[in-house]
Amino acid sequence: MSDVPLLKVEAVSLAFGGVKALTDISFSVNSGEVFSIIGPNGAGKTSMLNCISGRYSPNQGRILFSGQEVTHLKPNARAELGIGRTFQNLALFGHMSVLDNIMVGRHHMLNNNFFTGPLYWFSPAKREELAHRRAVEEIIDFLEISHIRKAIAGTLSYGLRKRVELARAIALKPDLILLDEPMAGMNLEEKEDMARYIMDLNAEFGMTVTMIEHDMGVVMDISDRVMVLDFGKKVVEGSPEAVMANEHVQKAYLGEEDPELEGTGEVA
Ligand SMILES: Nc1ncnc2c1ncn2[C@@H]1O[C@H](COP(=O)(O)OP(=O)(O)OP(=O)(O)O)[C@@H](O)[C@H]1O
Repeated sequence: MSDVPLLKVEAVSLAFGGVKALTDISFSVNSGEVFSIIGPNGAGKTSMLNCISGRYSPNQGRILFSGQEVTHLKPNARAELGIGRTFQNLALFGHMSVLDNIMVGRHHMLNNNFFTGPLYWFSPAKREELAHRRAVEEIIDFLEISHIRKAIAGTLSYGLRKRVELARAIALKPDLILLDEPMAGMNLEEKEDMARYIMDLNAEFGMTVTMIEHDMGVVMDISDRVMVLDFGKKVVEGSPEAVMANEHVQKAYLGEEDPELEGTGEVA
């Protein structure tokens, strides 16, 4: 098992009409890694994540998860196999509590129907729900959001909402978690917290992380390996140091691009 990468992307290409979003992309992510995908706007990062999560189906190539081909499986089927994700733009239920938002993440794992009738309170369904609640409480503790567990999600600061979104995604206990700009729009302190949670995801829950992030400082600090995309093509892949030393990366990131590289992530 150990020599099979958790995720293997083989020669994936994706086009939207005439636009080549991805051209012949191959890479692997090993169990326990934090693997980051970086690149300028429109480079194909989100398209790549969407091909892995099942939102998009590549025109060419294969995607394997734990050695099993998942290229054409629907997102739900991939979630059940252990691929979880968060989105670039927040996707919480604003009118629901933090606790309920996270419970929703685990809902599909419930075997029993909550409304199985008058026997509910004495039934396996009740016991099952209690077990789910315990798992959710564990995640709430891990992400240090106990104090807001009853709060309505829509009333929270942006940074806290991003943390709740992460909680909901990890509530499914995925083996691989795909994070789309987890720190977009955060202040420095929020970013530091989020970086710590991402690093601990593996230690505490054994999760492997694949993320898109624009903040180069964070990417270089917490990634085991980094892949750079530009115009849908792979430019370089390697350790943070090797990637930073790459000439193309230096030009793209230290040249004409935004020198701060603090992506707002607030794409419509
Ligand atoms: N659903 C879609 N329909 C048409 N074109 C799309 C679609 N999704 C992405 N594209 C195009 O594919 C290319 C890659 O886009 P993608 O969103 O993957 O890049 P990105 O690196 O994630 O960019 P950003 O950093 O701005 O989020 C772009 O030219 C984009 O316009």
